[in-house]
Amino acid sequence: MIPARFEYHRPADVASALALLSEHGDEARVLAGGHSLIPMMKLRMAAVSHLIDLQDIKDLSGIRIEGGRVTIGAMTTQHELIENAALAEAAPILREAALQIADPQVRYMGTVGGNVANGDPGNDMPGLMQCLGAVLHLTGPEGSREVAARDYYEAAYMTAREDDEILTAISFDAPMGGYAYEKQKRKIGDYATAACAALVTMEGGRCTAASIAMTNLSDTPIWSEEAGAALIGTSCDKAAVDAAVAAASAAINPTEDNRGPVDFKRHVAAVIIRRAIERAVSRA
Ligand SMILES: Cc1cc2nc3c(=O)[nH]c(=O)nc-3n(C[C@H](O)[C@H](O)[C@H](O)COP(=O)(O)OP(=O)(O)OC[C@H]3O[C@@H](n4cnc5c(N)ncnc54)[C@H](O)[C@@H]3O)c2cc1C
Repeated sequence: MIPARFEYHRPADVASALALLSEHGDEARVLAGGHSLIPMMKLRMAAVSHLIDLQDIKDLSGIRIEGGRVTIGAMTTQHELIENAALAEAAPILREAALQIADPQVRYMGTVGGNVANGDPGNDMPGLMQCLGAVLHLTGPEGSREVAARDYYEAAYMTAREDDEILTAISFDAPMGGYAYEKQKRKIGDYATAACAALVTMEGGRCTAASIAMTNLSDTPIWSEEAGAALIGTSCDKAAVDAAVAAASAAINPTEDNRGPVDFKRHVAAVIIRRAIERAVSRA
């Protein structure tokens, strides 16, 4: 399939991109790496008359780590996440998760911003950003605002971003303690059947902080406050991990599709959540 005819725009700065979005309204979409949008256009599941390519906007790229705060430009590719040594040191869970996205070809083009902005429940970065407590930086005609990743996702492909807003960056505090990103997929390059991000901090043998989020187990990513709470204050022994897995499992709502029936997905989810928590605890 080839996409329907469209006009291609390549602005040099955010202000020009916003002006094009305002001018063309519903007929326009921004283009990042194109690895979600172009396939949708080819399948005629997305009709876009004006594509606004963000790749010349230098302000949207790059990774900054200042005073323990990590800021990632929306146009930073998944490959750049993997290659950045300072990021691997400050927030190794990002590298671990990015290495499990698709394959090198997709990761060379696919951006963090496209992955997070889109609202595809199969994407790995949204759950990860919820686990990290990240903030999404949006800019539109009315100015800039921040939305917590935990408040951004409303339903599949429905988010708190207005159509005339651009995601410019994502920021979060460099996480402390142990981490793990676990993902079960049918084959290399596939989206998750179930995935889980876990962060666990231990002090003096007790868990002082924990954050658990899941991917592709509902129509949005799911951050389970209850799963984290089940670990906090415990030694993360078997009873506590059982309680955390039960709490996280209660928060998901998988549907049957070509990755399997609901019972299978629930079973896989429980295994993956447990693995993520146990590995995060072992690294804490
Ligand atoms: C074969 C294959 C396998 C894949 N497997 C996985 C996987 O396992 N896990 C995974 O997470 N992803 C996977 N992906 C998706 C891939 O990571 C995408 O590239 C990514 O999700 C979207 O990023 P992009 O830069 O390509 O965005 P694009 O396709 O360019 O854009 C996606 C959507 O987001 C919007 N958008 C993009 N950037 C912004 C912005 N800055 N502000 C506002 N809106 C914006 C666009 O308008 C569009 O609607 C796979 C893709 C392919 C082709």
